Amino acid sequence: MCGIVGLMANQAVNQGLYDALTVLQHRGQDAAGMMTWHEGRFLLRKSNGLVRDVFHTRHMARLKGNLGIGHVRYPTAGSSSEAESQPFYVNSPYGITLAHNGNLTNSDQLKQELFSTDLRHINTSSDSEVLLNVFAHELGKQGLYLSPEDVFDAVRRVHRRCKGGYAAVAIINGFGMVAFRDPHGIRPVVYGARQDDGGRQEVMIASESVALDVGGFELHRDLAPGEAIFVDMAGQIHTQQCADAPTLAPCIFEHVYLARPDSILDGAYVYGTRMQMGRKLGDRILRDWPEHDIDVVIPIPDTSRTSALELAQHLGVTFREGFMKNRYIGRTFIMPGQTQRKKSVRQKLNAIDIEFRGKNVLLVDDSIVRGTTCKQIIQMAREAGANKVYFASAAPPVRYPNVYGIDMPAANELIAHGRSEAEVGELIGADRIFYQDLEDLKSACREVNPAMQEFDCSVFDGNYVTGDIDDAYLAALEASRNDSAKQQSAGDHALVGMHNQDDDLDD
Ligand SMILES: O=P(O)(O)OC[C@H]1O[C@H](OP(=O)(O)OP(=O)(O)O)[C@H](O)[C@@H]1O
Ligand SMILES: NC(=O)CC[C@H](N)C(=O)O
Ligand SMILES: [Mg+2]
Repeated sequence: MCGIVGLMANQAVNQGLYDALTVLQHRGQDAAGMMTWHEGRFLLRKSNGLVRDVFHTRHMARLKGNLGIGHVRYPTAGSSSEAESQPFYVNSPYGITLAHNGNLTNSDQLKQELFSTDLRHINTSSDSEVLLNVFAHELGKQGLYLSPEDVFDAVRRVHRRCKGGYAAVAIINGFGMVAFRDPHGIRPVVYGARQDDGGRQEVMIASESVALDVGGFELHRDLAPGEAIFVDMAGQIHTQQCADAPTLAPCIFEHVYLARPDSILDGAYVYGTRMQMGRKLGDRILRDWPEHDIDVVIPIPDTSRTSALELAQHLGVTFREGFMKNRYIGRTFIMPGQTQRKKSVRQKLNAIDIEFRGKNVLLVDDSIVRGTTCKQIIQMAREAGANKVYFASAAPPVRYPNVYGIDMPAANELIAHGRSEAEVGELIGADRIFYQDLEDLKSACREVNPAMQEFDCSVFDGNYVTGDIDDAYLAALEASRNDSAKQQSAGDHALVGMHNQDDDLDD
């Protein structure tokens, strides 16, 4: 789950893109990039690091133009090298730049086809470079002048060739900005507009509506699964359904953890779906243990706060902030290696012992994935003097790898893989564990927006909505992207990325 943004305005877009990337930072902390379009040329700055570290005043000054796209990266394919950060650029046809959130599941096959049939070279191991080249190749079939229909025809053929989860935003040199969403709508994209002082329309496309809020854009809507939007150079918006059989099955983990609570995804406030998760989890606890002896409910900052507060209210138990979060440490789950993740949990969270001493505490988190957070937190709660430590997860057990843009490639890295709920509880050192039921999680989201009926719940049920995932695919994914494989490729900066590598500008 990277963050993507595209902006077409009647003034320079560099600051607007920067601001949007800053509020999308929670979707990717490894690298950031921005490509603007100015007088027929693309201008690029991308590098490893947080948004605030990648773009300095001198870079911003060079990113001229009223049209641009941006990206924050959380790698799910290839390496974490700078060359694989985004946006990507391809010269032909027209000159195109693209930023992608998601993961293509037939990337290897497409790469072969691009080489042997389409005569295109892919120089990195990023699936996003593959997606860009498939789009470029399909666009190249359209002729000299591009109408909105030509762009949509190309997207239609992209959907026929590409499999997996993808939300992408691109600029076609001289023609406009385009975005598209995969036929299952696994990854989110929204768009909206604002008026400039002269009453002219400016358009933003982004992964989450919170980026639009911050820029003063009015949210129009989500792109439907399979739909594309094209904003021509006059700022006119064109949209069209480009998939043969679209079905909405958004990634439910966006609602559990990935998205910000102040975003509206597929018409549902994430804040609202998380509150519902809290209520449903409360029901589950009351069902399993009506005579519970919980004295206090304590959230694990940040993401679980919304559901934990609602859960406490529902149980009629006091809610307390027992852990303080160091605001300068980012999200630990999306950090690249287990050593760093482990160390960061302790740096990030500290217990306030008076909230624990002699009490039976229920710690609430949005999810338990590798178990890195909960193991340490339970230990901290005990050291702070808790009498009993119970643990509740607002999501069901995460048992299966993700193949659509969340970096959970190896089943054996998931603490609940092949284990019962009680076994996980024992392993993390909890006196009792409670998990959300999958049906309750789905209902929590449906109750906020009944138009969302189906979901990609693969990390919970191992059912991959694109229908193309088999054991061989999962085995290959695990071999190439488990923690130790990633460590080996992390320092691979010899790769040639098709981008400006102005080292003298890096400071
Ligand atoms: O079982 P684990 O592998 O530890 O993964 C799950 C934890 O990771 C996430 O927190 P994170 O620190 O990434 O972000 P947050 O501050 O938004 O909660 C999530 O909210 C859980 O706390
Ligand atoms: N998390 C994502 O959306 C990743 C996008 C792309 N697969 C990459 O690795 O850069
Ligand atoms: Mg957390």
